Amino acid sequence: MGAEIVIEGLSKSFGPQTIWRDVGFTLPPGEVSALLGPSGTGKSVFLKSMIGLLKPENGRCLVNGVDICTCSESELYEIRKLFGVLFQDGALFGSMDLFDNVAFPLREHTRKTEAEIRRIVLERMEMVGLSGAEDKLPGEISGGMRKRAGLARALVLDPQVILCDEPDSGLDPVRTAFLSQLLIDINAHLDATILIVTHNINLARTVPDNLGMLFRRELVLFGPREVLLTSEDPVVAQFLSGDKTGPIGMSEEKDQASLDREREGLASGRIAAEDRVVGVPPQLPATAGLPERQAVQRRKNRVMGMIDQLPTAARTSVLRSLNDQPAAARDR
Ligand SMILES: Nc1ncnc2c1ncn2[C@@H]1O[C@H](COP(=O)(O)OP(=O)(O)OP(=O)(O)O)[C@@H](O)[C@H]1O
Repeated sequence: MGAEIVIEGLSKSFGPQTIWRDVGFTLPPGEVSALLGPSGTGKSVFLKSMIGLLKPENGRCLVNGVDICTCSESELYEIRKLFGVLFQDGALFGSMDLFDNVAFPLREHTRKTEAEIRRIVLERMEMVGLSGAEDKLPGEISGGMRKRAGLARALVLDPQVILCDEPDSGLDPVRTAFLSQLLIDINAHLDATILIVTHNINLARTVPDNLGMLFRRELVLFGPREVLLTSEDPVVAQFLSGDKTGPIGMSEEKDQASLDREREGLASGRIAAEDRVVGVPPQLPATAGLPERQAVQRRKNRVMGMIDQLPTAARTSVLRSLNDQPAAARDR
């Protein structure tokens, strides 16, 4: 099963600019979580802090109990082997073919023979649908293929934690849908803890078990998907509906005067309220034929353990989704 990651009171600044402060939440082991937030709210900075590439000033990030903010360089080196990271652009080496790109972490971090490396690389490339493209250079393939090659590379060390920085960026909606399915299927195969950073609403609504959101230098929410998807918090509701009306503006936040003007315009009917997409759509299941995600049962037990503390709308939605499951899955 994937590693548990506990974030406590994490704060990060660059000089006088606070990126976020006092962020705290736990990534449940083996579950898929997503962190949302408007552009520039520090989501990428957050991922980099989680693998020790950036050092937060305060707080802890415990990976299987080891604080990566304060551990030694050698501990950090070991901990990083637990992570597979998909960077925004795939971060492939342009002069290496896909096989060598995907093999790179194995050659760098293990003493496996070339025969073993070949077996693992081909297996991971098949998992992401890139069989036959081993000899291609990154410059010769599409953006979607580059993402999938980056994902294959992130998977070769059997990571306990997979971090994906905007896996959908630059992809069309169909490719994004395939990638969403791939992330769920990878979770079914590996039972790894997955954190996806995204502003893709569709992906956020259908892929993760848990959702969180960063805004105004703080964590607005983090919890089971039903909590954020039924939230009436104006920031969350605006973000999920892609609405222009609300606290989020073109630069991260609107000033009070614009908000007052908008409120007055809505009240007088001068500004029409935009249609909001509401509700909790079903979560993507793993592709038929794959083992069921072990996270499903664990999450069910975990969420039922906290059901009384959930807001009413989230509680109703959780109970409804459990009732909608086939009896076999429900009673397991
Ligand atoms: N190394 C750095 N030095 C100084 N400032 C930085 C550094 N890295 C990021 N920032 C600043 O931190 C802020 C958050 O950036 P980040 O890339 O994490 O945002 P994001 O939420 O991932 O945005 P997007 O969704 O547009 O990718 C930005 O204002 C950025 O300029």
